[in-house]
Amino acid sequence: MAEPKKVCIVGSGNWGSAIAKIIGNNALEKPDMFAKEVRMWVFEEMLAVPDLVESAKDADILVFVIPHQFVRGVCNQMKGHLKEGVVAITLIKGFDIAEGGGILLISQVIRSTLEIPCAILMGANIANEVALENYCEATIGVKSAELGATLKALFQTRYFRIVVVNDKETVEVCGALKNIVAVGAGFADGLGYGDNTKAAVIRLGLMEMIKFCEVFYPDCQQSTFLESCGVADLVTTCYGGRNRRVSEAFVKTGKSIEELEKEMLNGQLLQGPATAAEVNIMLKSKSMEDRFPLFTAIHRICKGMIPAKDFLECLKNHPEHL
Ligand SMILES: NC(=O)C1=CN([C@@H]2O[C@H](COP(=O)(O)OP(=O)(O)OC[C@H]3O[C@@H](n4cnc5c(N)ncnc54)[C@H](O)[C@@H]3O)[C@@H](O)[C@H]2O)C=CC1
Ligand SMILES: O=C(CO)COP(=O)(O)O
Repeated sequence: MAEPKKVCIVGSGNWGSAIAKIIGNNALEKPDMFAKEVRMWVFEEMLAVPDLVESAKDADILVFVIPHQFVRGVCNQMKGHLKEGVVAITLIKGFDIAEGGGILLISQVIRSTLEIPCAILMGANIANEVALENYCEATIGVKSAELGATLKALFQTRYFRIVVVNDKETVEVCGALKNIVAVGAGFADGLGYGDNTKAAVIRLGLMEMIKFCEVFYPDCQQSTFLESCGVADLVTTCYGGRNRRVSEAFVKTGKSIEELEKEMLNGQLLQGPATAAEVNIMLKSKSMEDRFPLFTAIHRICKGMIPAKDFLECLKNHPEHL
């Protein structure tokens, strides 16, 4: 029989801590499949295992759950120090910028830097609610059915239900783009427009997410948008997420996103404004800003290039209505 797999969680923030509880319990309950000691790499604290290479070197499964801006640096530190046959799964919502201005998926950065397979887990999973064990769902995107089954066993519980799909790019792109739409939902709330307007932001945002996948990932499957990683994550983030909350305050207070992130999030980090900027670099380089007016307006408002009240004009003039 195969040895139980050793798991290392790379990250210890809001989501990393909540998912560690699930992984830790599953490792204890499934000793044939997983080693009962689960390591966790903690960035700055003196708790747990502070040395990245030390925590990851024996792992068979690496669970990446850090803010997206740190992935490249973390992978570069791990390179050349991992066990043969190790696999990864990313829970990170965001993109990386390729040389020349294109978008790279975080799973691509992990795969290409570490030369290991990398699956994706995304879903409607506000960490604090998962930590309370409130029922929710998530989607694992992976091509290999065998790896999919192992990862499902690692993550699924009675209250955290998993669907495995093979359309991994769409799973990951949904997780990144919904954070931009959530910023727009926060603007609509800050401007005091009410639930109908917010529903329109969510709908137009979903249309742009689908178009983005059709243009840049032509193999995407429409059914993936109906999984937890798609419409469900979009809805929960536009109502209960940090991106929405800080963006509402941005409109109401006139303070910068960076100031509010420090004031309101106690060391946690927003992904939406940075993702909007990364997507904009690509759209601009391809002269495609006009085809994604919601994403473009959200980026410009975050950067102070246009006032937040112009968001309504963007909605009214959206090409969906022409
Ligand atoms: N919080 C949530 O509800 C959910 C978050 N996610 C995604 O999970 C990822 C991680 O998010 P959270 O756990 O919420 O993080 P967080 O917002 O709590 O991030 C702060 C963490 O970043 C770490 N950090 C700071 N500087 C660093 C560096 N230079 N290198 C490495 N780490 C550094 C800190 O140690 C801290 O723990 C993000 O992509 C997020 O979109 C996904 C689902 C739910
Ligand atoms: O991704 C999330 C829920 O699935 C969390 O969203 P926020 O980062 O906006 O809190």
